[in-house]
Amino acid sequence: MNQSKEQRILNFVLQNAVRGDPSSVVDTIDKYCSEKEWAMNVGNEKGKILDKTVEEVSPSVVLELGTYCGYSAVRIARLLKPGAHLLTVEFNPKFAAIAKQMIEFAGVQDKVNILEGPSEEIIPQLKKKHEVNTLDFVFLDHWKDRYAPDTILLQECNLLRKGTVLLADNVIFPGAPEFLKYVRNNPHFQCTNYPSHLEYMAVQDAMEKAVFLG
Ligand SMILES: COCc1ccccc1-c1cc(O)c2[nH]cnc(=O)c2c1
Ligand SMILES: [Mg+2]
Repeated sequence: MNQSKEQRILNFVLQNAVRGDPSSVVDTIDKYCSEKEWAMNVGNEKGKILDKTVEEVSPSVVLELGTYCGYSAVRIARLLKPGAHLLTVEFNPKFAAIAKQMIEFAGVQDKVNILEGPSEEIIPQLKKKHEVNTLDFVFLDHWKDRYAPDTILLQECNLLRKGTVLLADNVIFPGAPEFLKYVRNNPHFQCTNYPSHLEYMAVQDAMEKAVFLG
């Protein structure tokens, strides 16, 4: 049975990265996906914007929507302070299985909890089932049509507090127009746009930061 692209990415990491070294895992995925097979990791250019935002916030509790192969989960986890943790939501069980192995190889498994299922089902479970009070940082990188409804759901579930930072990938390509419309004309959010490029491509993309004002 021939392998999936995601399995090939994982195999390349297992063969070429340094076990327990999250930065080497991130760099090795970028090497494979820029030289061999494109894949929808946030990549290094937008990844540096993600890094800077995580460092500014210095979050204790992070939610990621869209794990895929675990690239940004490893990227975020490598920057977390002791005791901080990341909850990452993935609805595709094959992707979740790859990400689990990627996260373990990187050695950040104690900081990361992969939650399998659709975001609209997981988000309402965060407080009671996953002992979350409020979120300090949310990285939206799942399906563009879910960005706006999930942002509304996070508010309805009282998971945002004054100063919670949302950072959304792909607001230009593939694009998340509904999300931009929702947060930009909203007195409860302070927005900043970060122009960049689609991972591994010379195509315009951007990230949007939306700080919840309470
Ligand atoms: C499956 O489409 C892949 C694709 C194809 C062409 C252009 C962009 C994308 C793309 C890029 C991303 O960073 C993404 N991040 C999260 N969820 C996505 O669906 C996603 C899609
Ligand atoms: Mg993306």
